Amino acid sequence: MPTPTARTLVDRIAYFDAVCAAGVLAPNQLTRAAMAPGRTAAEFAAGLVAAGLLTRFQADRLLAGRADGFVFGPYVILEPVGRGSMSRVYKARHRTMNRAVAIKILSAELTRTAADRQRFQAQARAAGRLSHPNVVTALDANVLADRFYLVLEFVDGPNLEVLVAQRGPRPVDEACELVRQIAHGLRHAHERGAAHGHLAPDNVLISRPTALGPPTVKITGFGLPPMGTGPSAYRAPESLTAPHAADPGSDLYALGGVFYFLLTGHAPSTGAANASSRQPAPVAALRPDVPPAVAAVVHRLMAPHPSARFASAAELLAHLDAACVPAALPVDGVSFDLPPEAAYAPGSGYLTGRQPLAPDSGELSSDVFVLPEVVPEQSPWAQLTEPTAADATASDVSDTRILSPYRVPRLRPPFTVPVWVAVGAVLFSLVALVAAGKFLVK
Ligand SMILES: Nc1ncnc2c1ncn2[C@@H]1O[C@H](COP(=O)(O)OP(=O)(O)OP(=O)(O)O)[C@@H](O)[C@H]1O
Repeated sequence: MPTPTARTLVDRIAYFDAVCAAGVLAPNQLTRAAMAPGRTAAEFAAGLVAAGLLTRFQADRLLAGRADGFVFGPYVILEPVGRGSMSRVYKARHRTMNRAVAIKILSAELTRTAADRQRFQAQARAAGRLSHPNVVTALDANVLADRFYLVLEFVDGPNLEVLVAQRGPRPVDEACELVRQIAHGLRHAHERGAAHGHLAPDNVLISRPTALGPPTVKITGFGLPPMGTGPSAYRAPESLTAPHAADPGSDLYALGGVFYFLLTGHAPSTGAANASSRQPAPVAALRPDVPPAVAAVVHRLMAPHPSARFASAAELLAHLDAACVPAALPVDGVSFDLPPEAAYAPGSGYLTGRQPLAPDSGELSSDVFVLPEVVPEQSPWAQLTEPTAADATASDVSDTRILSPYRVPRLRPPFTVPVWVAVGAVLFSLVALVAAGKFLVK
């Protein structure tokens, strides 16, 4: 099927062709899609979004005449959810497992040399050893169409940068709880030999509250080598001279910066030309109501010399527990919905708050979207049908049909009710016959 080339599709039939070519829908969904209302392409697209067959991102991209870039190996790309300095992150769905994941596709710059690729592999393996509620789980790391990527647990809440942008600096006890959970995640990672290397508010996410529990902090970004893309307010002085180094001490410095940001609403700007004297303005100068014990924790974390910081995340946790009472994490008023797609436009800096990428870095510009490994029609996945509503309910882990397809037959008593009725009838007939015989003899 030819891929449409028109810039904007106006005709319903051309749009449907593009949907088929994109590989976003399974055959049974295409049948449903064909029956959706709408005369023009735009009306038809709106109908498919309303029916839950396409995401807004998919519908708009198809309207723009793009039928490529929707399939990434076994995943269907649903929508972009963020961009880091060296990656783009998409929400995607595994076609067979029907599980939402985050796919982080790395800039080719990160994996140009053999040494880069080895570093990526080592970091990805270190991330694969982590399993903690406060760390985003890494599910896969691989390469497809020459692009390295990580598949991660999808976290459907805002990062700390968005949280503060939406609701301002956090109450002290809430900031303490956020930092406490990050420290737990870091402790787990450091004890397993993994350091983060580029911790900042935009790679700390908050999961949406569920019936099972309150929102949880999740650190994302493990598994990527530190970028070395210039000084950052959260980067420890010692890591400025060794941009690819990641160690627990510099993670603690970065956590101090995150704490500072949560309390003041500002990144800890040092303004110092000399990297070794990086010391931000005191927290109390910006936020006088922060208790001195809490401010002391922030400043000790951000001590320019690593030896003056806490020795470990465990030591930090002990001081934090003494300095502040943790509070419930925010639920009210925080939007867990993703910002509009426009927010991801190049140069918006919306999610990362960072300088947009230089135009010549090319790789991550809005127009570069990962091409599928295989043409969708040739994909073996195209043979599969999409999960139905019944599958969705069956995915409940308490449903033992999934875990044990062969049920042990229930043991039943040898005589069931119909058997007893039959036996009774036979006995009754016998008695009746005997009685009748006696009567006849008489
Ligand atoms: N697992 C995830 N689930 C949902 N969203 C995510 C996930 N991981 C990352 N994101 C989103 O993508 C954005 C960029 O991710 P991340 O900060 O990890 O990228 P990065 O390339 O490591 O960036 P940097 O080095 O600039 O920190 C995050 O701010 C977040 O909004």
